Amino acid sequence: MPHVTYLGFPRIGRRRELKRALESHWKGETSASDLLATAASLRQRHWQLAREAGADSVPVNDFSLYDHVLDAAVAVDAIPARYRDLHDRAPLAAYFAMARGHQDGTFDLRALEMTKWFDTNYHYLVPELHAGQLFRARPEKAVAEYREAVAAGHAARPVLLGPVTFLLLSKTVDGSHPLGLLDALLPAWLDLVDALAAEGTAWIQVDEPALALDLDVGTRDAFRRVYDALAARSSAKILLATYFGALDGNLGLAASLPVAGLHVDLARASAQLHAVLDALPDGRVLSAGLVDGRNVWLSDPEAILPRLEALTERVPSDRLWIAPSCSLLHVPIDASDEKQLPGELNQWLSFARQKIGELRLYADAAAGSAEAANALVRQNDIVARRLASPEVVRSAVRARARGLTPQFSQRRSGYAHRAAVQRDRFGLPPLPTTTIGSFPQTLELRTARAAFRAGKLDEIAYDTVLRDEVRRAVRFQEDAGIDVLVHGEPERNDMVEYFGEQLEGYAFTKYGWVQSYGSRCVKPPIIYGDVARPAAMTVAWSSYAQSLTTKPMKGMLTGPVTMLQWSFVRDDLPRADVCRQIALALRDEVHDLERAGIGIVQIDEPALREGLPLRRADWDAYLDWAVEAFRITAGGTSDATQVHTHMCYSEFNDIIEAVAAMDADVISIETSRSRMELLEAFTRFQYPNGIGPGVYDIHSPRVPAQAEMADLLARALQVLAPEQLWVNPDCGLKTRGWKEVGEALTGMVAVARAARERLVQPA
Ligand SMILES: Nc1nc2c(c(=O)[nH]1)N[C@@H](CNc1ccc(C(=O)N[C@@H](CCC(=O)N[C@@H](CCC(=O)N[C@@H](CCC(=O)O)C(=O)O)C(=O)O)C(=O)O)cc1)CN2
Ligand code: MET
Ligand SMILES: [Zn+2]
Repeated sequence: MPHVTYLGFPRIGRRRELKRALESHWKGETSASDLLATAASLRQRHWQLAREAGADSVPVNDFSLYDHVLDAAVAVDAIPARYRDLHDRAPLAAYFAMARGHQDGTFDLRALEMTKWFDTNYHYLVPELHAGQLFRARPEKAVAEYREAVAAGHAARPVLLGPVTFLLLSKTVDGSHPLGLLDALLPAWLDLVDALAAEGTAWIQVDEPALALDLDVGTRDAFRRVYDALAARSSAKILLATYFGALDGNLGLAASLPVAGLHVDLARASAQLHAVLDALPDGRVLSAGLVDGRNVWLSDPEAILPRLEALTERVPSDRLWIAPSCSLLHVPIDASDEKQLPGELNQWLSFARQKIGELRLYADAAAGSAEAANALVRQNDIVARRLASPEVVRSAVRARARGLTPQFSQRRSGYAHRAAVQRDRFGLPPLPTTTIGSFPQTLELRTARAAFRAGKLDEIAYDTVLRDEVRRAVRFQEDAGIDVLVHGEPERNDMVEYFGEQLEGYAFTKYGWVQSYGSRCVKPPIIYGDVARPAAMTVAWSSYAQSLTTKPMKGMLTGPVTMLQWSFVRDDLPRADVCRQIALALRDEVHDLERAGIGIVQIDEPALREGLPLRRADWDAYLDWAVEAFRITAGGTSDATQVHTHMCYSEFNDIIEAVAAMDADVISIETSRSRMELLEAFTRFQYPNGIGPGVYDIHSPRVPAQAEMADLLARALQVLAPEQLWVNPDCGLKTRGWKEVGEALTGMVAVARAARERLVQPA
């Protein structure tokens, strides 16, 4: 019978227990040992849950207190020098300092840079390395978690991030190529393997998702060196795990590496099944990623069973494993918690627990269980009902999408003309200041929303809380001297979920939390049907906020690509089509805002870069429809309406043409953690429109010194024209507290004013 396993499990907990434990520890309310006890009990609970759902073995060391890439760095002692002192005194505090920065009487430490994990909404901390770096094995965490699982009676398999992927995800402070550190890293990494093997583990899972990327010769060679060295040194059985896409041109390489087993993604890349079967040498274990670890739909037995049959025909059953395509980190834990979904939706869904259960059924059916086969017949009916459900088709939406013409994606005039019209309309000073949209989501605000949702606070009272919050944000911005104001987004639980709740075709869960970074989670809404906007979504809030001030109030929307990318998306329609439906719905909102007198509208697209396919061959097709969707949303607006967009964590070098093609009048981007590195692309390309490179790292509770922001602004002024520069934070302020925000934004305005003076009277 095939062996049922999984590559990793969500860490945050069904009710976000880890989030609460982390945040209370950070506030100083609970001790390190309280936090570690919660973490340990979550690990136990999750292994247990997975076993009960049907897993034969469990991964360990997939758990993390903050991030598994940070853990991988710590496991080879790659701790940058600035954290060393703190690390020697308090390793846990230093770990969190690397993740979120640290400010006290003695230390003032910037955090590591944070960026997206492949094409997911999960963020990892970027290991910061330098040429000549020394590495040393620190196997304590992996070993301890392995012992815990074994003591609890589980067949456990430690997970390590593979050294090649680790280096490709890292950056060096001196600009040297991270792969140049392979010789230095390898002995330490092999010591980790040895330490785990010495515990007697049967298998070690080594994750190398980089094998799903386009690889150059040097990287392919690095793979050979690592796995040859590993095979020469250790007899540990290695499951080399690849996911997030097809191996394609790397299949020969992956199949030839001297490891005991290979995991392949057969959800996103089901087409590689036969090529993998042909390439895999005899005697290897094949771990087949049959069910999708990135989406929430119950799998279709009609699609999976033939694949399973092909597998069982070619691979002896003691060498066949079946698993989700990738770690379950990217889906919520348990769909059976959801009792309030429309129609039959709750039957259509499969979260982490259900996915393991599905795999159990497939394995049992393959072994001849009639009961399992019957259950799969029933599952087949459910999936067929979803695919044929009338709830998912809206003829008006389909007709409108068919009627799209190139006209829809045009502004009336080009940027130069629009800029002149807008200069006259708004009369902003040079280096105008603004913020990205959200202001602190305080505990009071979230508590009020929770009470409102629970029916314990009536609508009028909740509305009053929100209006008070808008007034506070407007007053604060006026006092601070900010030029373009925002209403602060207090009415939004999340920038995607909030819109999903108001759009038809979207459903949302009660407990469907997925970790985004550290303690921060999102509840991605579920797109199950055609998307339409029954009524205006933001106009009342923006109008109210505008009524409180004579300064321009910026309307605030989440763009179509981000609405798509940060949702769980139906799999019965191309993503491009779903995105166009969303774009049309948002376009109506833009026009309603314009009609209500809102002169500046920001259409956030922080997920544009993240949605870029992992393989270059697929980029153009994606960028075409993604840029078009943005342009449809912004299209048809008057020249006097200033369209902003915002992106964070974006590596723009490769997509700068597409960013320019969006033709937003102003773009704000995240740049402060990377010290303005991103601007290189904008200068090389001579990006013409307005641009606000963030000067304030809002993902850290640390308040930046004015000198730091001034330095960042000066760097930006070296490479961009002063007429095109805006001054703003990296991203929205919802995760921050009012006190920090007050200090930081007051400082930011002072820095912008000082720079303005220098523009007028150069020194
Ligand atoms: N979808 C999405 N992806 C994104 C971002 C984003 O903003 N949205 N930003 C980037 C960075 N990622 C982020 C992801 C999450 C958060 C974030 O702040 N999340 C909040 C939850 C947001 C939310 O849904 N809040 C709800 C529910 C809040 C809640 O927990 N309420 C309590 C009650 C009050 C309390 O005790 O806090 C409860 O229900 O139990 C609300 O405000 O209504 C959190 O983890 O704390 C920030 C950034 C990239 N990806
Ligand atoms: C992740 S991008 C966030 C943009 C949004 N307008 C905010 O300020 O929160
Ligand atoms: Zn942002």
